Amino acid sequence: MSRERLYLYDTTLRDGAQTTGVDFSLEDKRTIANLLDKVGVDYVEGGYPGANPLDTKFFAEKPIANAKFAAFGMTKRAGRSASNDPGIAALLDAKADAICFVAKASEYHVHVALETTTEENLAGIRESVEAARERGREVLLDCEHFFDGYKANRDYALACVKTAYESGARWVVLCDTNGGTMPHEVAAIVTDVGKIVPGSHLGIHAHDDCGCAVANSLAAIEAGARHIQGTLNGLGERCGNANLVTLIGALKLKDQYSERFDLGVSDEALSQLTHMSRQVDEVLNRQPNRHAPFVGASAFATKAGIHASAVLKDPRTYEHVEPEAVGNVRKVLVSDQGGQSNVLFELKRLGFALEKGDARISRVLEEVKRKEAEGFAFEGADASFYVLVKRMLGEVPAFFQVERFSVNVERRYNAIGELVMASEAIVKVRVGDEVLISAAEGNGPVNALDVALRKDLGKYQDLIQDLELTDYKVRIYQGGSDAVTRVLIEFTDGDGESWTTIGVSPNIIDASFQALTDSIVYKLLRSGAEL
Ligand SMILES: CC(=O)SCCNC(=O)CCNC(=O)[C@H](O)C(C)(C)COP(=O)(O)OP(=O)(O)OC[C@H]1O[C@@H](n2cnc3c(N)ncnc32)[C@H](O)[C@@H]1OP(=O)(O)O
Ligand SMILES: CC(=O)C(=O)O
Repeated sequence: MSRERLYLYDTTLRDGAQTTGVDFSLEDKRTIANLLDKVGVDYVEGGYPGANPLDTKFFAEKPIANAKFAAFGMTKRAGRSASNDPGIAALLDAKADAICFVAKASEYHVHVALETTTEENLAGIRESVEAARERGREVLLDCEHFFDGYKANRDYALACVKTAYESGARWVVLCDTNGGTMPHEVAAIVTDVGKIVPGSHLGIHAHDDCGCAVANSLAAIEAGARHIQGTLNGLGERCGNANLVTLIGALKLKDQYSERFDLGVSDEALSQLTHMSRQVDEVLNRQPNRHAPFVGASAFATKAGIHASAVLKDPRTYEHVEPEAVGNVRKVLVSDQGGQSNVLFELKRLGFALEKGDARISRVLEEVKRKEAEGFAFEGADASFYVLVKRMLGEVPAFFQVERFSVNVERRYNAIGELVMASEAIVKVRVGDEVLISAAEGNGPVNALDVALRKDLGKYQDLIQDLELTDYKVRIYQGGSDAVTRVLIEFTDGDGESWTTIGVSPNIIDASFQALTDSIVYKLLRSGAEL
């Protein structure tokens, strides 16, 4: 059976730039455009030339090799010609292969937002599309508020679509701008539009205000649309746009789509999907969404004991696709929700040679449940779990013993009235027969303690020299009757390995101390250090 082509249009660098808290630099835009180009989307919308200097600059030259580079902007303003509209001039000057115009497709918006007539709006669509076509650009027309406009005045919404198509737009894109349309409505309306514009020229642009953007995009495809607009990780105005990462996963891996449609995304690129999604978060300095479909850290994580038991027998029992297909990994978490199967999976992953039925597995499980009742949470602290198991197996040498530590925090005004904050720590540690005392200052008490602790560990110093504390999280945990502080600390080393440890105590410094020492012990164990 021959397959039809579906075209992906990414608007991360334009609608994604409208996300609260997102502010791309030129370099960020270049990086993301290249990620998209590698993945194989068909169009990369770079921004809105003319709207701000950065976007105008980004369109000074084409930054990508394969995908079409699209410039976004509004149709000509009411009361002037396209040739006399600076906005249109900026779009035509942009080094873009395609121009995507946004035009109102709702009578209400024409009257209220544009304060013009329906005829003038249709003329704006026609003249803008023709002007860009005359300059040799491929033209797309985003019909803003199309679905709401259609429900209020079908004839006018369709007149906008028809005008765009007949003026030469390659794609007429139906936008659910306010994100309030339901999938069954999208299906019915796109089917109706298909009677005047063939699906091979119809696109969908869905917002996620009802959590339906991906479902609405799929409904539009079912109804005939062959062009899908969306963003990486679902960035976008308000609640975001249709998440292209999710759509790529579904379209490539679900038979009902992959058997009928081709995408520009290869299987090889699909296997980089997780990496790409996280790189975008890295560029934006955002925490990746653990629960994102396909690519989230929890997308293939099993916590419940009953599930883990089945996953160990056959992962398909609780996985709808294989994690490797999208470059993700399977995880079985150890926690108070788990059974022996969770522990066994994690022990194997960490390199312990324990087999099912070994009594030590149930002892580890009991200890995990006891400690979790105190406030520990091992699912996010695999290095502490490793150290715990090693201790229970009697495989942790007494590398060092902290005999005493003290931390001092001072807040005062100096002689010229400036506020001075100072933190100092002193640590007395025994390494074999040697007693070492180290003092350090830090930008806070935990930093001072960390520096003092790692300043001199005698014969182990070389092995911990390359440690770097990269993340510190603290949370108050309301256990039984008392609140305790839970601290999670992430370290990395010179080999690029990173790990997380946990400490729990009513005292934040003591909780931090536990997590810090677990990290050092973990590093020494992994380095094969001996007494
Ligand atoms: C649904 C979407 O996401 S559409 C994308 C929206 N994206 C953005 O707005 C981001 C970039 N925008 C901007 O930087 C600015 O809005 C600019 C540079 C485009 C325009 O700035 P300004 O000239 O100061 O206008 P302002 O933003 O206040 O208002 C928009 C104007 O465009 C008009 N307009 C809006 N949409 C359209 C359209 N599709 N076609 C023609 N005119 C339009 C409005 O009626 C309004 O006109 P008015 O000033 O006569 O009332
Ligand atoms: C064009 C666009 O971003 C919208 O209508 O939502």
